[in-house]
Amino acid sequence: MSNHSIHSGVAEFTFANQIPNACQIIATSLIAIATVAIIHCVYNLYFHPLSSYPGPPLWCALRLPYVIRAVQGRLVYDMLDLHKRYGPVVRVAPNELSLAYEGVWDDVLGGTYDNELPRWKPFYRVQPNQKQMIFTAPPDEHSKMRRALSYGFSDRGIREMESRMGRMLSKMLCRLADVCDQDRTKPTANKQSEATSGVVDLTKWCNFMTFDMIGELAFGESFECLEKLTGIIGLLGFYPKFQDLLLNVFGGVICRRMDFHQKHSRAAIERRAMKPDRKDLLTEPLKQTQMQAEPEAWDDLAMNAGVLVVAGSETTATTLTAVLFFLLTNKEAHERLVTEVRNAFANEDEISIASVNKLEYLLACLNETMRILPAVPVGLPRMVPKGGRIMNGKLVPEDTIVAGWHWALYHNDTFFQRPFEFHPERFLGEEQFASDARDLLQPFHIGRRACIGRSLAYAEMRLALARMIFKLDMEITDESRNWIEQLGGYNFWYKPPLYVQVTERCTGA
Ligand code: HEM
Repeated sequence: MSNHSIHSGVAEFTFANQIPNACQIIATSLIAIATVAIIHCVYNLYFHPLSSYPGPPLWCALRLPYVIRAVQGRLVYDMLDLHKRYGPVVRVAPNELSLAYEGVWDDVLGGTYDNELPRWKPFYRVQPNQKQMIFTAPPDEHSKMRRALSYGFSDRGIREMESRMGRMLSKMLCRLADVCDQDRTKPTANKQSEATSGVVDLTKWCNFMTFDMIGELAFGESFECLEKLTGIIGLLGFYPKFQDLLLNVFGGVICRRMDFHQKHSRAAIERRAMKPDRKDLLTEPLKQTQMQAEPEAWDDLAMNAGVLVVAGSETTATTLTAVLFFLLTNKEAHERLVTEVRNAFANEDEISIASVNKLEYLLACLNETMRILPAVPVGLPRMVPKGGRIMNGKLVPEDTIVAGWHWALYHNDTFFQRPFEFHPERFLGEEQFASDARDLLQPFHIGRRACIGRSLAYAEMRLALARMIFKLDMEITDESRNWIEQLGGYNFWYKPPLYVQVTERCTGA
């Protein structure tokens, strides 16, 4: 070996020693990440402005446990356990508090536009560069949007849509009857001989019905299974950079669907504009849009029509499916409702928005259902503005996310007696439920941004339930008796099929 090669060999050897190999780079990076993570956790636990609030240490240190449980559909249930363990105000993530005390809704949802706690926008976002919609609109635009929509949702507006709602219900009940007809071979044990019976999935039927109904009243297009997916995207708002990345890189499918939805809504709205005499939820907003010259106003209208379709179909479908489940698994309540409805009407045509108002027990069943299974089970997040806000007697620092979690509040035995049981009587003044904190039950929220569809939802659900109870005999199948245990608590519920044997009654009408 020459001198030169020995020399260069030594030089190479020394140089190779100086360059860290891949393992060293990875190890150093991991140590750096771990160090930053530990510092971050120590900060969150001991120095963060929320460090004096109680909560499970891992959740206070990192957002991850919260996200994992939310993706699993279990966070809704965890909130109850956390409040039982840690009290009325719990730190459930480094920058988030869950609130559970009487007066929570005034603290979170009360106030005027000037001092409201704004909605925490990343939660409501499903598209990058999403257009303005009612849920995320700033105060001035929000009040304009509500004013435009308010006539359609008023008592008078709803009455003007009643015949159309009635037709949709008739269509659904006829289709259900058709299914029964196709299944004549399965007679039930205790029904009249002329009656026909069939097993149907009421989860699906209630979704069809409410979707068709709102499509008729506001015409949008289906988001189908997107509720679950968009819920997860909303959660990623806790990791804004990652949410952007995901929405931009992988959000194509969602965006294509949303664009498709938007284009069809837009086309449907233009068709709708050709019928100026039609009375529905869009009558007033259309008039206002036509007065504006900007073409974007039509896109905004299409966007909000789409919002109505999602907000107005999934919620009522959940409540209707759930009330049927609770009734069919509570014999006494079912019999009491059947008696009330069938004694009140001689034939189906008598069932109207005005006449269902007399059915007290039916209303109590719906309210009790919205307590046990609020259509929106999660806590809808608000952001504490500059200067902080006093909540439950203590100043909550600015930039904290706060929320009251519906399911957890309504299952807390501090507020409701026998909270896991279905007792419509609690809404009819029964003594044993006198101590219930009834004001806490706000499934539609309160305040300026509360649900605009509340009266419409009640009208639709009361009509649908009364007509189903009047026209159909129903019996739950054994495989669906544990339906409630299979639910997943996302922003809306993931609902498994509810198989029910349905028999059309022979009313002679
Ligand atoms: C059982 C039925 C329903 C329940 C439990 C329900 C619940 C809610 C809740 C909790 C909010 C507030 C959301 C938030 O603050 O982030 C809301 C808002 C809203 N809901 Fe409903 N909803 C129901 C039915 C409907 C129906 C039938 C429609 C329309 C057809 C509708 C349209 C809306 C709209 C447009 C908003 C936004 C209001 C605003 O920002 O001013 N909802 N709903």
